[in-house]
Amino acid sequence: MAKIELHVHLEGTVRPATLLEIARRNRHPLPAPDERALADLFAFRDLRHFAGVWNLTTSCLRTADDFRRIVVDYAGEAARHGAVYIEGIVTPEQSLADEVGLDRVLGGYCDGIAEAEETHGVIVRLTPEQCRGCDPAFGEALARAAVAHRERGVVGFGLSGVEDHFPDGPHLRAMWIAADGGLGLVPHAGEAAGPAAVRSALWMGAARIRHGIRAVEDPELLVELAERGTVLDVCPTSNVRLGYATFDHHPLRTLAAAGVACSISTDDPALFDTDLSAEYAHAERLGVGAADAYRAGYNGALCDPTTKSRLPEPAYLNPLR
Ligand SMILES: O=c1[nH]cnc2c1ncn2[C@@H]1O[C@H](CO)[C@@H](O)[C@H]1O
Repeated sequence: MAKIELHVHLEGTVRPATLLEIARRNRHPLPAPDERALADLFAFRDLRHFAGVWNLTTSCLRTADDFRRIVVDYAGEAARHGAVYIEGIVTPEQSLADEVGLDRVLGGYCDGIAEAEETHGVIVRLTPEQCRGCDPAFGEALARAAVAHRERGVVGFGLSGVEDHFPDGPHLRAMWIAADGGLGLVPHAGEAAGPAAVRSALWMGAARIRHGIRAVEDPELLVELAERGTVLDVCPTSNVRLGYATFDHHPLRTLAAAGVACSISTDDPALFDTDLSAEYAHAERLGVGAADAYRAGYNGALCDPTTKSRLPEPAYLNPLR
């Protein structure tokens, strides 16, 4: 059955062997010398700890060709798991933008999406994002660069990072520059912080919400999400690996029972040692079958209608079920 993946950080898809090879080529030291040591480093305590490791490891990606390659490689991997459409997140940080230039970074990714479709038959679209705590002026520059790459496959703009330490306020202007430029807003919210963060994301104008799992703490919010049809991009293994859930007690079950549409993704498959088939299998056990996940993905996808018409239609939803 076809799969759609809407929440995957492309920097977090690079498997350890490739990451080590790229780091060596770019002469960018990694905090671990081999695959075993990298696996040890990936024993995360929480989002804050994860963010530190993420920055240390993904910062070895430096050239436009690295960015092109990681899109093509991941599209190949996801295609083997049945993916037909992917929205990949990219989070260039300021030092990379200063060194390489935002246009070259985003241009590299855009080259990758064209090649990914040719080589693997997977449609890839991009949602760059600013990381909470970055200089808001940098976030705004990133939003403008994202808008400038709309014709090449950028469809959305996000907000990530440690949400319980950095409020949305300083980053709103960038979000609204992106929205004005025609991009869908896809902030992370309700992962490390509670329902107020999800409400803030809705208020900001979110087209979908990345994670959103802590909405289950507020029954009224669940009703609102279900009525609005807001899609949450849920990543079961990520939530378990960062300590926000267990597979036995995962909020996905409650979200599904409340009628909230949930798409299913890997988040950072290389760092969490998972893949799209494994995430769909976890979701199935938690009450979201592959057809439900596909329908949520299809409805939540930010691509234009012509592109969407190239994707398989979701299975008919029996209203009496
Ligand atoms: O699940 C996630 N929540 C928040 N940030 C994430 C997640 N996965 C990857 N990142 C990435 O980690 C960096 C530091 O937070 C950010 O750059 C963000 O893009």
